[in-house]
Amino acid sequence: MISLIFLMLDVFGLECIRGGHRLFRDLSFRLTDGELLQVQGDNGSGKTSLLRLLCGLLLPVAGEIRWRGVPIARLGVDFRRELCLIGHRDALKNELTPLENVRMAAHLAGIRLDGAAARDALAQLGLTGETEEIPCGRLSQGQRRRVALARLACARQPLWLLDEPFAALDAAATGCVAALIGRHVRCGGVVVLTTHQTVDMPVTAARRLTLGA
Ligand SMILES: Nc1ncnc2c1ncn2[C@@H]1O[C@H](COP(=O)(O)OP(=O)(O)OP(=O)(O)O)[C@@H](O)[C@H]1O
Repeated sequence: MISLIFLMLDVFGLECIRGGHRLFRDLSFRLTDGELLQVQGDNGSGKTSLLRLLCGLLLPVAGEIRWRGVPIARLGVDFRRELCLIGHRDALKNELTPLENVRMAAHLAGIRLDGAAARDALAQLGLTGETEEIPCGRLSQGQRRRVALARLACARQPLWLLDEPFAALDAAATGCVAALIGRHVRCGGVVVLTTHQTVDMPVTAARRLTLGA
């Protein structure tokens, strides 16, 4: 269960310019505990750029992002500790197995995860049996995506930023990921995700933002 003390992501007057093009300006929203924001838009409309701004990997041309009322630039590592980012690349070590990748990702996030808990996380994404022991470089794209997303099954961070979490997943895995996201939101977490797909999210407080509209 997440500590619910004052979870709030505030975005004020955000402007983003990349490659000489303005992607958006005057973008403002607030998310509090138990809320999910689904970001949509055409290819190139700025969805990934927005997530990179939200996690502090990109700096805005104008505007500010606050977490728990404090600018994320000032929070630094204290903000990153509360953040689970899954980018559209899987960030897996090809030579390591799914089990090893899940345990390594947990370790980097400061979470102690034994073998049984890592197996359980993979099982929640439908990865069981010998697949757990095959180096990730030999898995299919969808299987790799499942391994990357298994991090969500053991994540303790309250804020999840997910770039195209459903890309490359089949219907069963899409359902598993939607269920994990739904559980996190119901437990009071905050989620921002980008997607091109229409996925039924088991969440009552889901909001949508369309970039480039
Ligand atoms: N490193 C970069 N340098 C310059 N411009 C960039 C860079 N990365 C992205 N862009 C530009 O920013 C714009 C938005 O890219 P972004 O990846 O945020 O879009 P997106 O909405 O996530 O697209 P997609 O749906 O294709 O994933 C694009 O026009 C892209 O060319």
